[in-house]
Amino acid sequence: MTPPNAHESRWSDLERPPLNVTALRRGVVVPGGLWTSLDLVAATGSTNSDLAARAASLPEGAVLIAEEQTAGRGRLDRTWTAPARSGLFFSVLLRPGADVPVTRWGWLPLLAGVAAATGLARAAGVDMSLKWPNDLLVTVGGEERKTGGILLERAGEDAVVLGIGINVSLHADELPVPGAGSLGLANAVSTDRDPLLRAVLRSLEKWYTRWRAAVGDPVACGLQEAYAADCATLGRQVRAELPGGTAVTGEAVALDGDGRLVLATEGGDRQAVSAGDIVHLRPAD
Ligand SMILES: Nc1ncnc2c1ncn2[C@@H]1O[C@H](COP(=O)(O)OP(=O)(O)OP(=O)(O)O)[C@@H](O)[C@H]1O
Ligand SMILES: O=C(O)CCCC[C@@H]1SC[C@@H]2NC(=O)N[C@@H]21
Repeated sequence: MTPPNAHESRWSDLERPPLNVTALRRGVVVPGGLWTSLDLVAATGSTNSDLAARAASLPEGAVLIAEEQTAGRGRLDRTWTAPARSGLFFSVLLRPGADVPVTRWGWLPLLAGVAAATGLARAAGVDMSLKWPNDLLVTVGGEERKTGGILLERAGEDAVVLGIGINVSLHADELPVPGAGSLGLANAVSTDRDPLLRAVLRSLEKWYTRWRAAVGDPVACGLQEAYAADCATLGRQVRAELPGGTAVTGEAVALDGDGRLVLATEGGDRQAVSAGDIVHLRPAD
């Protein structure tokens, strides 16, 4: 299809149908379930910002989805590009504090990664791997490509907003950053976003409920094992760049009880780095 002008996507609206909010609600907001409300907006700056602003008046389990984000954010206020109908861009409000000590909340982005990877593997037939702490990767032509990201933010004392962005139908000629990927580019069996979103939300509910019941213990609920099984970072030599220009280099050998990445350094000691401290995590030269 020829784009009407160079700035417009080569995809037509037909190829990118809108999400069906009524069907999504019916499939996801069920009595006794985690998801208490589900809203869809055509466009907004950032679903994380919107949900955080309304957190005080919302119950746990509120879901906000946007067809397009004009000021989507990643970690450290980096830009997350979210063109209309090209992916799944949504945030959920969680209040883990009643059951889970705050030191364990660092597992939430990792939990979301496992949930997204397992949900999408089932619904899209795409193998996803996880780059610690918050990236979702697919393999395209033998190359690992970032296809999703997760952003966890505090929203007051007891609430967090967990935001997930997944590129579904971004085409090779419209990638937001060089080397980005999408489910379509990874030969997904389907890029129909309704079932994909349902699968991710159901998987997220399952993992979050398990984790809470285990008082946030990642071993007891099987999360640590599931994360390690999908994690592309463990077993590799990495360089963790920290604020102030310092860095730790070593083999990524484990995750600790708080979701920190443990590096075995060349000097022979072990050092844990937390997601909040990482400026970049890159392959070591
Ligand atoms: N739709 C998108 N798909 C893939 N990547 C994107 C998209 N939008 C933005 N990005 C990239 O994601 C980055 C934000 O993610 P994050 O803060 O996790 O950094 P990162 O580059 O993934 O981290 P690292 O340097 O540790 O690999 C942005 O700076 C941009 O490079
Ligand atoms: O890669 C990252 O650093 C995280 C990207 C997170 C993107 C999602 S899209 C929905 C939610 N709203 C945002 O502004 N960010 C998250």
